[in-house]
Amino acid sequence: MDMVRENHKKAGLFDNFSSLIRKCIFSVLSIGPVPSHIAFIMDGNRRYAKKKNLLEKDGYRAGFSVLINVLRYCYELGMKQITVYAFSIDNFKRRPEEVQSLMELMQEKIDELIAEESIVNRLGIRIYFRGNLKLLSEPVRSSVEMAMAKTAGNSKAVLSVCVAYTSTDEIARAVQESCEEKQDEIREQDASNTGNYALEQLIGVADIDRHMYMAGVPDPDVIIRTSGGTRLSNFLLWQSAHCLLYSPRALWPEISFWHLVLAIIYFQRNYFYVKEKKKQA
Ligand SMILES: CC(C)=CCC/C(C)=C/CC/C(C)=C/COP(=O)(O)OP(=O)(O)O
Repeated sequence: MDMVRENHKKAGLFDNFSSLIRKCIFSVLSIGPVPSHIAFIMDGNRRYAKKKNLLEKDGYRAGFSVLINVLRYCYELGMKQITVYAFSIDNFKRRPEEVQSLMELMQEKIDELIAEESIVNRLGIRIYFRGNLKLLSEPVRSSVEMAMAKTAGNSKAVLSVCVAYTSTDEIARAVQESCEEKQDEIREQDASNTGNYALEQLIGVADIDRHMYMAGVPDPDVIIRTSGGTRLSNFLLWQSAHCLLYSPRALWPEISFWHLVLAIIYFQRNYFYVKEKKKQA
């Protein structure tokens, strides 16, 4: 018993020490610009499972634990928006057992996320699930809706979890809704026979923006794709016009505090160049 207590004490001391080191490093980093929104393509969970001789599901479990750590680090750094690509519409085409197992895990982890004592509630993080949520099975959809409702009072930062999401679906839907919204005006223009030119005047970028799943969220400053890939895989295409892509070679479950530090240094080195490009656009 004493041994267990001793180990707990040691773990607590180590946590406090790590947190102090993080604080020191973050205060140095905060002298420069820090991204206010980072998005993650959490690639490499299955490869990690294979590498470590684990079941696929355990690779995803390890990925979820890393997500919790990353969330804490981003929060400590003062980031207001964190977005993750958790499940794309294309992922529904994977083996049915894999889809089922990922969905079960997602449900289990959502329950953990919204528990009273969870990190999300302790830090005051609001969760949004963004995507074509009607593609989710009924139990998963109720879980994501409950998570959004239960964290609605949190206001320190926002975690956007993209599920049943692809950018092309997001854009197509937003254009469709923008047209529907302006249907009466479009009909009037058609009747007066002013044609496409008038349509362009009626629906602009701001209208489409308002109908995006990511509406109201400032565009990401950096997208981090783990496992060394440099593709966006249909993620935040509309929102990434002026965004940096950072691709560490580590698989998602291997991502540590130090990878985040390097990503921020990369952002700081490119900050003025990107800022200038944004100004020109
Ligand atoms: C509640 C919540 C937010 C849960 C998220 C859990 C989590 C880590 C999901 C990742 C999902 C996913 C399809 C990742 C891609 O890696 P991959 O599986 O395709 O791996 P690979 O690139 O090695 O094939």
